[in-house]
Amino acid sequence: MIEISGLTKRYGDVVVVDGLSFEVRPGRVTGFLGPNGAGKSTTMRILLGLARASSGSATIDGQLYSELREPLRQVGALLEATPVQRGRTAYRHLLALAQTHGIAASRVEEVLDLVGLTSVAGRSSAEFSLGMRQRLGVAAVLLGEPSTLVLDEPANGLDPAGVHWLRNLLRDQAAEGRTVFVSSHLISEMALTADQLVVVGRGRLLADLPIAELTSGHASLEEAYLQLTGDSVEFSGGAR
Ligand SMILES: Nc1ncnc2c1ncn2[C@@H]1O[C@H](COP(=O)(O)OP(=O)(O)OP(=O)(O)O)[C@@H](O)[C@H]1O
Repeated sequence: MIEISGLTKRYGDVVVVDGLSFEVRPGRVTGFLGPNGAGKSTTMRILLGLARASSGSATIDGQLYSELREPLRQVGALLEATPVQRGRTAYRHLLALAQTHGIAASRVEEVLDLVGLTSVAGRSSAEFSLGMRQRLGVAAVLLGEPSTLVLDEPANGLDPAGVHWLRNLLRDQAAEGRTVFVSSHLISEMALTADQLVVVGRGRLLADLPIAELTSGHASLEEAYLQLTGDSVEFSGGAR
């Protein structure tokens, strides 16, 4: 379980996460939504020990990321632009990760198969398309069979078949009892993937509800979301 408690992050005088509290429970997919700049990535980066909270806490199974004894086995994380060592093949990249975390080499082939990259496993990841890099990132997430998955915009760059594949994968992972926390801007996709939605705006919690409750009384989840976040949008174009 993920617990975000009174989390605040300031950069100088600017508060980008503002007293955020919510829980992400196992056994379901929780979507993390909010306008550009709402603080989603910052929250995930703090959760993964990549940024420091100004106050409050973000824990995984009751521990800070830095306290986890076997991080790759406990948490699988995919952040935007997860770096892959240049020039390494997909197989070598995953094998290096497995070897440094006490994971059997046979698991590398399993995850390559799970993400559909077996046929290009010997190719340098520097030649990969955006969608292929995302799949490789997901392979790394799954490598240690972690009980918690944290994914920032995982559908980024995936083609429609890839989005469909990712949806089923996340739902399967949740059905197996894992905690799945995923940020996305694709509202219609989240409607199909997530069970629960946490919506933030300007660093604050706007909603933490099952999809059906959030959508209730609205024509669609998109309409419910736009109404909820209408006052929190910082960057908007002219046309509506
Ligand atoms: N290292 C940093 N220094 C200063 N400001 C930062 C830093 N990282 C993020 N911010 C600011 O924090 C705010 C929240 O950014 P964040 O990336 O968390 O939002 P987001 O909800 O993930 O947005 P998006 O949907 O556009 O990815 C933004 O205003 C951003 O400019």
